[in-house]
Amino acid sequence: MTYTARDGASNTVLRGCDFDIAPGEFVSIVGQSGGGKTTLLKIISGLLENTEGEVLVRGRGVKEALRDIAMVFQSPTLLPWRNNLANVLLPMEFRRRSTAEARAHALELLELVGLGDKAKNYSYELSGGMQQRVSICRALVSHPEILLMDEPFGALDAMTRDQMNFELQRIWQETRRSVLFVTHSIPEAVWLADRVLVVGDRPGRIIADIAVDLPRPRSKDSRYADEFADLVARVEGLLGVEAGIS
Ligand SMILES: Nc1ncnc2c1ncn2[C@@H]1O[C@H](COP(=O)(O)OP(=O)(O)OP(=O)(O)O)[C@@H](O)[C@H]1O
Repeated sequence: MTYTARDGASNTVLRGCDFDIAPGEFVSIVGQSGGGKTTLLKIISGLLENTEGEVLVRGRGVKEALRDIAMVFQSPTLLPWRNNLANVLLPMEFRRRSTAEARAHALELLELVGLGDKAKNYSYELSGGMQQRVSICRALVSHPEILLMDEPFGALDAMTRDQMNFELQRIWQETRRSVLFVTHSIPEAVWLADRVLVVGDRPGRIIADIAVDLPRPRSKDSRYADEFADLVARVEGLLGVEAGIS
């Protein structure tokens, strides 16, 4: 992917991003800030057109597969004048499929994330973590095959973030979507994923594809396992992280 500025200057931000994701697989992406992770998700979601190479979803180009892809952003971006149920149903309205069945499914999803009793509430009545759960429901309501998540828990405090990780693991185990999850937290990336893709920068490229074979469902104790610490240390080493608590 090369961005071209108005003055004609070009900036190649991704080169050599070659990977596959299996149906139902959970893949985390970590890398230095500015390495091109958001650019990569935007290309896969069809928001941005890549200048070279191709992205295929079950053999079809992204543009033909847009219905099968949903994205969750760092901020929940809920519409303040719609209640939570109406926010979750928005993608179905765009598709003119806001049927009784879709409504029932939206309510089921809210139930699944523990917000069944908040369907009629508005986003300003919810905490940040709750709002992000509503936005995850909105992404899932159209039964996408692929869920793209760009730092979805980056704005949350550490305790809520932990809770959201458990929540996401549970949702993923129940719905079995393919998930591509971008995060700055290496422990979060390892704890959630079947594989961690490490993106090197300038230009962004995949420098490692690491399998995470920790048993599922993962618990709090998984974070204290030697294998977990080894994997985190390996990714830190690849990214040149000297020390840090994240
Ligand atoms: N619309 C754009 N036009 C020109 N350059 C861009 C544009 N969007 C991003 N870039 C550049 O592409 C590079 C990668 O940005 P991107 O946001 O994809 O990185 P990132 O890995 O997601 O960063 P972070 O971890 O900080 O969110 C950066 O150098 C950025 O300045």
